[in-house]
Amino acid sequence: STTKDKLPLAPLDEASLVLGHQYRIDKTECGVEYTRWTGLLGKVFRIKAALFQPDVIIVSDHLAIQHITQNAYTYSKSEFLRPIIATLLGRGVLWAEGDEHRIQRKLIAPAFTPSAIKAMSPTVLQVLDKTVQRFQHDIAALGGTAMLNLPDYIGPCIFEIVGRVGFNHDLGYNTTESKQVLAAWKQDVQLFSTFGGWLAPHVIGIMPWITKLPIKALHEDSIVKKIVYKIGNRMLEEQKLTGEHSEGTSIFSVLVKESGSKMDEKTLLDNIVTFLVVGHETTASAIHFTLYDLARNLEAQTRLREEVMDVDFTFEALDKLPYLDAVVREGIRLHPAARDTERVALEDDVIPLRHPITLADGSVITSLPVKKGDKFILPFMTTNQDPDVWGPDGAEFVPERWLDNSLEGRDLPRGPYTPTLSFLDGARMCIGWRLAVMEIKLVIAGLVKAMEFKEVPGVKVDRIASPALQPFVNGQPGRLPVRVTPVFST
Ligand code: HEM
Repeated sequence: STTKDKLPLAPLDEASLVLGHQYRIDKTECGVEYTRWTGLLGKVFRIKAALFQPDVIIVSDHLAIQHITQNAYTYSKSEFLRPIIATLLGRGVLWAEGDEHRIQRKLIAPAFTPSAIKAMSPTVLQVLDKTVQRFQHDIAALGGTAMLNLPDYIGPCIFEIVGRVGFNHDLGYNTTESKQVLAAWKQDVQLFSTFGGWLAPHVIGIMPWITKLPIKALHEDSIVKKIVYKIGNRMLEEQKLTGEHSEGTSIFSVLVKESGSKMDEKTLLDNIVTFLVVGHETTASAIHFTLYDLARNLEAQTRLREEVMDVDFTFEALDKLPYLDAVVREGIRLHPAARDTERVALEDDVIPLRHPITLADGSVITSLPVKKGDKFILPFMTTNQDPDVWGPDGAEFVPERWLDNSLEGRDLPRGPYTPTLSFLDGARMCIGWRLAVMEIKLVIAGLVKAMEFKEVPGVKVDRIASPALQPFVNGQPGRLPVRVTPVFST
């Protein structure tokens, strides 16, 4: 037997014969099972996979994670999701592997530099202003304090931002295109929360040829892809005729300008689809749950409001605020929108470990030999809250931890912006992290400045991955009710 077979195993009586441990993980509140088993078994253990596939190794040892993320082309995305990504989003940077990925990533990078992001901030502020007005209008109509469902406001706001910064196109909440796309997503999210939706990628992972069957749903382009292609093709025509889009600051313009003829038109459009979808759900999710934390921590909310009241409402000024920064870091740490990622070893290797592992035969290893084909899950939520790293309050919302020196000397994970795994690390780290952080900062600051948010007593909000982290109430996705009252500044 291999070393993998001797790794600690999640309790067998908690696995189903056919669905392994995996169904249970996905249907329980996000991260809970990984965290519980990590507490029980240590930072490296294995679980039973669905459909009789080989066991999967769960890794929250920081050195092992660093090794996997720094060797992004030896540990690639598994065949589990790639066909689905290709159908839903096309063959953009999220889908590409190896040299193809290297090339795309390099061509796209100029669209996400600090100066490119700064140039997008006025657009974010405009959309934010409209969103605050929508809130205020609805609150006034309901008589001064209202119970509102946050995702009804934040989802369309972020979608409009990404449409505008993506290609300067109005996908505002009352446009037909936006309604079509948001309705299609709602369906996808609901589908994903069904058993069939959960099973489909597992089946495709085992039998990739199934996507070649003449089944319409497997070939049909997603609605968002059709809409983006329509808008994008029109813009490409305009570009050929007038060259007008090479002047703008949108991601589309930057790509047209920077990549010239080096990225073909289809790949460029597939990337715009990717940005719209990946950039929308994740950022909205981070904002939902950070606002919800603030709604349950009024002291923190008041401190934040006082801080943002005093400054010019520009990205330059807001980006310098320490408490806003601490709140956003804490939200990103506690609510990784992509709750985990999966990787497969493309060759035999030895993974270094920070913490030794005791195997089933009693022997202790300080590095983990792995075989080509072994699969790994990096459970971001478990790592981001690990009490050994963050202290006993690791699962709680405490923005102050980023302000005092309490994190100094700790074995923190590595990542862009903030030492968590939420944006991953290495060559496949989130390419949109600067944009995400800018949006989250501005939207949280703008909403908290204008309104007070309070939780609704007695409502239990669950965090379920579907597939990004979604708020659920009583099994219903996209539900996060809060009480909202306007703030009148003196
Ligand atoms: C809070 C918000 C966000 C979070 C938590 C987040 C998280 C992540 C994570 C964990 C990955 C790695 C996925 C994997 O390899 O398994 C990723 C990749 C990616 N993200 Fe984000 N993301 C966010 C916002 C955005 C935004 C705003 C955009 C663009 C507009 C974006 C575009 C991408 C792309 C294109 C990739 C693929 C990169 C590659 O494979 O080279 N993300 N993101």
